[in-house]
Formats: sequence, structure tokens, C-alpha cells
Amino acid sequence: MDRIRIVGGNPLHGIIPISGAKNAALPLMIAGLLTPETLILDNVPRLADVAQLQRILGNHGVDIMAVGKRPGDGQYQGQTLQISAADIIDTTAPYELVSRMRASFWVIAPLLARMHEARVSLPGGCAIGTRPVDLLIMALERLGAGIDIAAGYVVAKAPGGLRGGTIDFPKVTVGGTHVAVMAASLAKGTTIITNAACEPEITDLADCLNKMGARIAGAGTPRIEIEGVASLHGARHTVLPDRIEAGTYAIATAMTGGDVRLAGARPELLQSALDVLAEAGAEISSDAEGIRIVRNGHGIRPVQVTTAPFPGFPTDLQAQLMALMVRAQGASEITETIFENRFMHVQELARFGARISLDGETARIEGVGTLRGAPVMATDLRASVSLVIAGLAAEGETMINRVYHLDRGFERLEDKLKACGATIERIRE
Ligand SMILES: CC(=O)N[C@H]1[C@@H](OP(=O)(O)OP(=O)(O)OC[C@H]2O[C@@H](n3ccc(=O)[nH]c3=O)[C@H](O)[C@@H]2O)O[C@H](CO)[C@@H](O)[C@@H]1O
Ligand SMILES: C=C(OP(=O)(O)O)C(=O)O
Repeated sequence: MDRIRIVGGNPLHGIIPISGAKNAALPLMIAGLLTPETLILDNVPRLADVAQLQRILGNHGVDIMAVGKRPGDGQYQGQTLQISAADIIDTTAPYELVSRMRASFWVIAPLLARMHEARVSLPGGCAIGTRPVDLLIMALERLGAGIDIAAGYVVAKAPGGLRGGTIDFPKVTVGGTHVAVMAASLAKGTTIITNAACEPEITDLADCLNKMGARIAGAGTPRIEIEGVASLHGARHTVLPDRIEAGTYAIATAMTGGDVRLAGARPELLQSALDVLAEAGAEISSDAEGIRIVRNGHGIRPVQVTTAPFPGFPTDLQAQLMALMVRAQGASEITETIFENRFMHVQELARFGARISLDGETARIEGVGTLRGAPVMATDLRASVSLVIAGLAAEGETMINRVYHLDRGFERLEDKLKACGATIERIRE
């Protein structure tokens, strides 16, 4: 498996182009199952998760064509995918494919809505907690589906088709909201979703579905109303920029010092994270081109942060912020409220000399002046990139093992950082 070698100490200077969002591209690709016509998605990031979802959709009979570069496309232009689910030949999503990526479970919604049946393996994904799917199942049941769980598979049936209903989520769930929105789009009648997730990726999905002929109002708020339609048609949609990738490079710049422009990033998608970085001492500005982050001279101030659903501080930036706080001048506290076990990075950050203690869902970080490079390994995507951030600021060499997780969510990470002056290389094995 590939490794990444970093020699730390260089401040970052330059421009980092922000890719299309993984967490928007995945549900958008899955939405391609809802129509027999072609859905064209622009700005799809080149990621292992996207490739894996292509395989999963292919297994259902979906044709996916990646359109090559067009004249004028830059080095990091996202790819264009033409997704055509004219004939769905198989409504089973097998364990071998689904167990590698949690979001692939969401195919259950369009398969059930369009084909009136689906058999989908219980999902896998990052090791960040138990991650049940009870609320996704509840949402489908509220739309009239009969659900059984047998031999590790969720078997869903709606012989006469789904019908509209009320779905009141007891807890905010991004995946649950994606599933409810997709399924309700083809259900008979009106669906009201309350306590819906407000994440920008939900709005992106709803915008695309509306282009396909769906009637969805209120996406981006806790109350979504959907008037089901009999069928959806083809459309063209551009995936929104990745707010987690943007936040990650903003934190990396705050960590190393320097001056970086995040080209294409949209500040309103990560305002809570930018506010925290400003509190920690970074200077942040934005314009139509993106976000600029500068930290010169002065040190990093400690912060107190609690993760929360959007527009709160995202759990997907918690590990990266913790890496930054390892170098703060004083003690910080970070409380993780979304996933109960998203602290796998703590023991790995300790290898750099970090001083972090855990008390339930709160981590207390005592800032240390200097980090030292180390061999490290992480078991999930954002934890892995927190180790990259630590390595960029550490004295000497850091070797990140098992970079498979990084490739799930960060497109050409080492190229983007190298272009800003980092000493970083991939060792292929
Ligand atoms: C591909 C994708 O977009 N992944 C994101 C998505 O994951 P995902 O959609 O899996 O996360 P959810 O928002 O559903 O999870 C939020 C919380 O609800 C719980 N829960 C969820 C479903 C359920 O049926 N029962 C239940 O109890 C989860 O265990 C967790 O504690 O949102 C998370 C929260 O912003 C992000 O960290 C992930 O990066
Ligand atoms: C946890 C994440 O992804 P997934 O939900 O696919 O595991 C993530 O993107 O940080």
C-alpha cells in the first residue's frame, strides 16, 4: 500500500484549487438511478470513493462515461460523468461492494422508489463509531416500504410504489435526509421531512433533483416538503466545492504559517470553521475567486469547539482542528457530539509529541511548542489528513502509512501541497 513521506517545517504559500465535494458527488451519482435518462454531473472529484461507487452503480446496470478534458480545462478540473440508468438489471447491492463505503447504502432509496424493491447489504465505511441505519429504514417505512433484515442485507419492498408521508427525524442525519429526499421524489403524494439535515450537500442534491423534474422545497432548512412526481428526467448539474477539503487546507495553512488562496472555495459553506480559525489567530478574507488564509509571525491561540450539524463546526474537520491545537499556546478543548468514537487520531498525534487527554466526548489538548516527525497510520479519512497537517509542521520526517483512506477523500493531496512549498511525496508500493 502507498505511503506518504513529509519533511515538515515549510510554510505554505500559493494557490490550492478546491475540488468538487465528495459528500455531494456521491448522493448525486446515486440520484442517477432515479431516471432512465442521462444525468450529467460536472466537477466530480477523482477519488477512490467515486470509483467505488461507479463499480456499485455498474453492478445495477448503470452506464457511466467519464468525459475527457475539454480545451481550457485546468490541471485540476473535475471530471464530467454521464450517468445513464436506462435499464436497472439488478436491485441487489452486494456486501463485497457496499461494505467498503457507507454512502453506497443510499442506493436503497432510488432502487426502491423506481423499481419498488431493493436488497442492500448493511454498510461499512470509516471506523468512527457504530453508525447504524435505523433512521434511514424508519424514513423508508414512513413512505410505505416493508423492510426485513436478513443475512446482513436490508430487504425493502413497496409493491404498489412508495407513497408520501411525514418523516420526523429524532436526530439530524445527513444520510437519512438524502435517502428520504430521493425516495419521496418518486412517491405518490406529499412528504414532509422535519428535523432534516441542513448541510449544503442536501441542498445540492435537491437542486439537482429539481432540475430533473422533482418538486422539493425547503432544502437547506430543517423542514423539507416534497411533492412526488411519476418520473424524473435527465439534467446537467455541477457538484458544489468541497467545504471539508477547503477547511482542511485552511487549517494546514494556519498550522504551518504562510499565505494560501483556496481557489473556488465558498466561505458560506464553512463559516463556522473560518470563525474558529480567525479566533485561533489566522487572517481570513474572501472574494469571488475563493478564500485567502494568512498566518504570519504570531502563534496559534487555543480555542474551545464543539462539533454540531451544519451550520455548526463540522465533525469532518474535528481531527484537523485537533492537529492545529497541538501547537497552540495554551490548552484547548474539542467536544465531538456527532460520532461517539471519532478520536482515533489522538493516539497517532501523540507520536508527534502531542499531549491530549480524553474525557468522554471531550478532548483536552495541551499545546506543545515543537512537534517531531514520526511513522504514523490512521484508520479513517479525516484522521489521516490530521496526521498530514501535523507532519507539515513537525521537525524532521513523517511517514504516513496506509494512505488508502486519504485517497477516498482528497484529490491529489500531495500535488496540491507540494505546489505550495511542502516537502511531501508519495511512495508507491
Ligand atoms: C458520505 C457522507 O456524506 N458522509 C457524511 C455524513 O455521514 P452520515 O450520513 O453517515 O452521517 P449522519 O448524519 O447520518 O450521522 C449523524 C449521527 O446520526 C447517527 N445515525 C445516523 C443514521 C441512523 O440511521 N441512525 C443514527 O443513529 C450516526 O450514528 C451519527 O451519530 O454526515 C456525517 C455528519 O456530518 C459526516 O461526518 C460524513 O462525512
Ligand atoms: C466520514 C466520512 O465519510 P463516510 O461517511 O463515507 O465514511 C467523511 O467524509 O469524513
